[in-house]
Amino acid sequence: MSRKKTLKSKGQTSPSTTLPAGRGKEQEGKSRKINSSGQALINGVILPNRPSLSNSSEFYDLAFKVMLVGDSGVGKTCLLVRFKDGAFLAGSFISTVGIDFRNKVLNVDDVKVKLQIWDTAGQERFRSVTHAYYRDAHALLLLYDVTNKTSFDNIQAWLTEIHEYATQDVVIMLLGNKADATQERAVKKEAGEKLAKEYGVPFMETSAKTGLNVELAFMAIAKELKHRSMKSPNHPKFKLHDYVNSEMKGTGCCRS
Ligand SMILES: Nc1nc2c(ncn2[C@@H]2O[C@H](COP(=O)(O)OP(=O)(O)OP(=O)(O)O)[C@@H](O)[C@H]2O)c(=O)[nH]1
Repeated sequence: MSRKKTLKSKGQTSPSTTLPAGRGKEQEGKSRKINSSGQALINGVILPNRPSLSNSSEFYDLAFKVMLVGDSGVGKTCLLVRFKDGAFLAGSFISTVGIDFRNKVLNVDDVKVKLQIWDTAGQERFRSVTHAYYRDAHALLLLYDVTNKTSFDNIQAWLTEIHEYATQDVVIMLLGNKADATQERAVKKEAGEKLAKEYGVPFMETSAKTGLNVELAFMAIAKELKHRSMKSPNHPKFKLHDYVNSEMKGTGCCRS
């Protein structure tokens, strides 16, 4: 019998919590300025006016909520642990109960972007819990397991659910995880690409085990969200698909 991943994380918030941006002490980089109205500017772009953060040890300019969703066992928790701690949770599978989150601050073109990443339980019985969190999500990483065809077949149902509960402009990215498991592969990379194209979402294969494309997936999301919230006529429009395609590392294998 597997143990359950505990969810009692410090500072856990209610579904309706909005994320304040913390600005302050760490005014790093010469392009960061304060204008006469007291607004922070980075490379001439005014940062959205948000309350400052008083009780956090990490400073940031923008904050966004990202959710990891997908069937149980596809590797959501492992992906988050790889990204946050650079480690892989090998061994027996411990299913998540409910929902939990971890924070990570990324430096995106001189802007500190905090991602509050919510790890949801893939099991059906927790679905009503996770539904409540969708509406505040700025981005969703939707995972399937390349060694598990059912998890891939269920992507359509996940997208239906996302469209029902999340906001219309939520950023969605499809990830085919466990790309390292070449012997057990059951879903071709091309199938993932085709499905993503059908739904107009960016796609990449990842591996929480080796770290393949893990940083890239979160960085791409952070860049997209940052560009959306700091629209500037002087900066060219950020194209998430183009960025992912240019940065992505392939797996060099696609047998099924
Ligand atoms: N080979 C390989 N195994 C992985 C990878 N990611 C996760 N796993 C394994 O897959 C199993 C499930 O991983 P979890 O991260 O717990 O899955 P989950 O999606 O969080 O599952 P729920 O909490 O039930 O929703 C574990 O045994 C992991 O060690 C990966 O990239 N490669």
